Amino acid sequence: MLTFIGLGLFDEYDISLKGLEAVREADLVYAEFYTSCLMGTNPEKMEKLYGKKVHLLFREDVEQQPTWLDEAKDKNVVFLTGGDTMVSTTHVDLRLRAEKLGIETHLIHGASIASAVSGLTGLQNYRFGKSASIPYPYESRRGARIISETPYDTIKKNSELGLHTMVFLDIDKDKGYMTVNHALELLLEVENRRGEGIMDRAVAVGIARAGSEKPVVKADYAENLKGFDFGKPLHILVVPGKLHFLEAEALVKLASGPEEIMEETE
Ligand SMILES: C[S@@+](CC[C@H](N)C(=O)[O-])C[C@H]1O[C@@H](n2cnc3c(N)ncnc32)[C@H](O)[C@@H]1O
Repeated sequence: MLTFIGLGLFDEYDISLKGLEAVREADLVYAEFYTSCLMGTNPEKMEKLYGKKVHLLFREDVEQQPTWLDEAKDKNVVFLTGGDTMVSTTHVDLRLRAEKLGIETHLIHGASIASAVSGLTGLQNYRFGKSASIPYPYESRRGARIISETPYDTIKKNSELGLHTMVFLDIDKDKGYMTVNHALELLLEVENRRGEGIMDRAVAVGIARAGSEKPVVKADYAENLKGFDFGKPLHILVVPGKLHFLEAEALVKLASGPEEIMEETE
C-alpha cells in the first residue's frame, strides 16, 4: 500500500492527525522536498515527532527511477511532500505507476499554498486563472543568459481576462529558493524588453512564509515591491487581475497596498 501524505505549509505540526497516524503505522517513510518544503522544521524534528526514520528522495528517485515503489507491493509505505501532495506537482504520475504495479494507493491531504494565498490576501480563489512558475535564468550553449517569458505570457493572458495569476517560485538545489524580489526583477526585465505594459503598471502581492506565525503579505506596484524586504523563504507572488471591491479593500487593509486600487474595482 502507498499513501501520499501532504505535510502542510510550515512545520512538522502542520500534518493532519490522520496523516500522523498513517506515518506512525507505516513500515517505510519516504519524503521529497524539491517541489516544496517546510521551512520551520527539518527531517530530524519530523523523525522525532513521527518516531520513524524519514528516507529523503531526490527528483530522479521520484520522476525517473522510483525503484523504491516496489517496496509498497508488500509493505505499508508512506510518501510525504510539503503542502498538498497533488497540488502543483506531477505526483499523479507516481500514483498511476503504483496502480499499474498493483499497489493500492491512498491520499491524505495537507494545507496547500494554493488555498493559503486566498486566505492571506483576500483574493477570491475562483477569480484566479492559470498559474505560472518562474524558473531561474539559465545559460545557453553560447553563454547567453536566458529568461523564460512563459510566466509573463501567462500573466498577460490572465490579466486580459481580468483574472489573477499565482506565480510559484523556483526551488533549485544549487541556486536555492527564489525570492519575490528576484521574480519581480525577472518579470520587469521581460517587460523592458517587450514593452507591453503588463508588469510596469501592475500591482503585485508578495507572500512569505505562509503557515508560520508571522507570514508577510505586501501589495504594491511591481517596481516598488521588488525592493521590499520579505525576509526568509518560502516566497510566492500573485499578480492580481481585475479586483472586486472586497479584494481591493483586503489588499489595502491586510497587505498595506496602495489606496488608489480601491478606485478601479468591480
Ligand atoms: C511547486 S509549488 C508546490 C505546492 C505544494 N504542493 C502545496 O500544495 O503547497 C511550491 C512553491 O509554492 C510556494 N510556496 C509553497 N509553500 C509556501 C509557503 N509556506 N509560503 C510561501 N510560498 C510557498 C513557493 O513559491 C514554492 O516554490
